[in-house]
Amino acid sequence: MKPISLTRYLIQEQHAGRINADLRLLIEVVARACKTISIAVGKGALGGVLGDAGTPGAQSMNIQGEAQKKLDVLSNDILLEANAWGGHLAGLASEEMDHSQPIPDAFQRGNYLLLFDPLDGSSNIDVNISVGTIFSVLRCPDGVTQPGDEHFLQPGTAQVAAGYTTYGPSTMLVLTVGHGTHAFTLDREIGSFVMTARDIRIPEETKEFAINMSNQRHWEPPMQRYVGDLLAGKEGPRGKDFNMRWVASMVADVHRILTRGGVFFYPIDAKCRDKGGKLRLMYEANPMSFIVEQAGGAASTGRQRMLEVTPTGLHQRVPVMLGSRKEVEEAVRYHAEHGA
Ligand SMILES: O=P(O)(O)OC[C@H]1O[C@](O)(COP(=O)(O)O)[C@@H](O)[C@@H]1O
Ligand SMILES: [Mg+2]
Ligand SMILES: [Mg+2]
Repeated sequence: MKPISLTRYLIQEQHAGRINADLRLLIEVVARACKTISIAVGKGALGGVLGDAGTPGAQSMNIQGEAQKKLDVLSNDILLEANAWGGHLAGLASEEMDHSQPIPDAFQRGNYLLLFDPLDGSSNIDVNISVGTIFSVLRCPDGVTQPGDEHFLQPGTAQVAAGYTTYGPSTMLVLTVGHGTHAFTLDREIGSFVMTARDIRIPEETKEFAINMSNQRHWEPPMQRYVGDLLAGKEGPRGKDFNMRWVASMVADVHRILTRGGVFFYPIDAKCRDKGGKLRLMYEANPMSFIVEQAGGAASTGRQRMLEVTPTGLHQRVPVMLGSRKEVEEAVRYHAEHGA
């Protein structure tokens, strides 16, 4: 069968009554913005887009206190410009912006809220390793015309769509509208995303894990014990050898897991305990958890299903474990046994 384009897939979903025209057009706008980001990322040093934002000695920082890269700022601007005129949106929020932005009165407002991590894996930009964009779509609560930060604080179960793009050897868009997870590859000559994997299923079991091992000594006891048992391999309690991978771009690590299975962890540790974790609930953990669950995987904080966490802040951070269902359950069991 001839592969179908993203546009055709979305029209089919609309005809099947699974999305409406507004959500279809919103996803198309985000996908188009991601193509523009992909072009900027692809130019690399030739486009003058590498390196830090700001000036030497006055580096630009985001709300999270993290140094911004030029591409963080550029990608944010591209997504803002594509979406900020409204149409299908009531407001948007970004990892790189202090507060959400309602669509101004002068423009036509829609019923959706868009959240994004414009460029994920920033530390990899300058070394030419895959980075990506992550996004999440929520409904604007009924009767709200000027959404504020508080209207974005909905649990992950309320998401109506989520996706990510990965700017790697090829540019891919992985998307769910709540009916399976599908992958599209950008055909650079034609300029459109073409479906290359329908209904992705993450293997339930795995022998591969992803974690930043340099934080090991800072982890909590259940995580120490769990990873210790993975490392013990065949001779240990798990009775099998595990392989390890860590790209340090969540999009790339999650993409590998969607492709061949595995588990991804960014646990809480002594360095990030006061912040609640490293990764952001609204821009990273929730959209990725929706995508992973729709592919048959699982996602948890270690103590709770990720998608059921009640958000308390736009930039809230959480511990993250997601991927092959049985392995996530195993890690959660270690936490439960510890009485966490
Ligand atoms: O450098 P570390 O501590 O291993 O963290 C890597 C993690 O941080 C992130 O880069 C955070 O995302 P941003 O680049 O959007 O801030 C994740 O993509 C990745 O999984
Ligand atoms: Mg990120
Ligand atoms: Mg980012």
